[in-house]
Amino acid sequence: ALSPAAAEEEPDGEALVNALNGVFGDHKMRASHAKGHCITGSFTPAEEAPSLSEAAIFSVPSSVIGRFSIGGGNPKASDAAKGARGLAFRLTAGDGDSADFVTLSVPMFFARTPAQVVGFLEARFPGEGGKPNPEKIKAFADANPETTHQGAWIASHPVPASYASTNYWAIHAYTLTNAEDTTTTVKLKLLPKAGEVGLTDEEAAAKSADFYSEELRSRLANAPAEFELVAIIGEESDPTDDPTARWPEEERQSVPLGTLEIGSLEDDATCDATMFDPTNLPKGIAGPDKDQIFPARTPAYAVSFSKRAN
Ligand code: HEM
Repeated sequence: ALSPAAAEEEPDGEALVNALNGVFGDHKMRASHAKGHCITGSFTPAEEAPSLSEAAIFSVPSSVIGRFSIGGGNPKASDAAKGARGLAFRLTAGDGDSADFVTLSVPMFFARTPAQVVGFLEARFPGEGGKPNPEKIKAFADANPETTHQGAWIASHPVPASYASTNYWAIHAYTLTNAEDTTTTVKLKLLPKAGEVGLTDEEAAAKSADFYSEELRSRLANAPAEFELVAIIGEESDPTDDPTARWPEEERQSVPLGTLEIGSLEDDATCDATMFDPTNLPKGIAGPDKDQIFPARTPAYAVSFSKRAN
């Protein structure tokens, strides 16, 4: 018989991937962020970075492979539609230390727990006529108000004009540890050197579904796309267990950690051969202890990776 504890167990990687497939279909591609572009580049740490973290990635230059993507499991999603963009990247430092960051163009996630991820997605499963039932979506939102923050943020912000003209957030709280064993709780944010550039609704409506491809190709032919990685320093009142909750980052100190320079497009096969894993972090940087989403990601990514043909 099921013990009460087992009945309350959080969904595993398989259940999370099944819920994504239930909304987007099973395309034998990434169950989320199916559409994207592989890129390569470099990361140069800022002078201040070693004062926060002893990780080699924050003291010596790294090579980078990464991938820009459109959130969701639809491989034909339009680049001109509102939604989260992704930037995943792996830094490999001279000594072989590596770190993966898997970030979104939004400052919060849509769920606080894996069960909410499944509930949010199940409420959006296509029903009669292939469309989700708006009443189910509303009932879930009413019962789980924190799952509405991300959608509200997306609706009130423009579609980025380019993958290179938007901020990206790692969302979870991280702990940085320096060589003196001093720890600092931070959120990580990437700011585009090109500035934030968004499209008006009219401009977005005039764009083709794949306009980011050509935009990225011509941009990188001229110059690298650069981002500054900053650590936003947490204060006592800032939650570290809830990825749906923002910190008041405008009121927080931030410390530059380095410059991510994306130099060229890379064969997609290079990214498809691997899986960006947010828990792949070296000594000197760690993910949150009590955030339930952070540890749920790796098993879901592993299931998706094992099932995809690309
Ligand atoms: C429990 C919550 C989550 C689930 C179930 C989930 C699920 C997935 C899955 C199945 C993939 C495809 C992995 C692969 O096949 O390699 C993926 C990719 C991705 N996820 Fe998540 N995710 C979650 C949370 C997050 C969060 C919090 C962020 C951002 C902070 C995020 C950002 C991304 C990005 C950027 C990619 C694309 C990686 C690539 O380009 O290869 N996800 N996610």
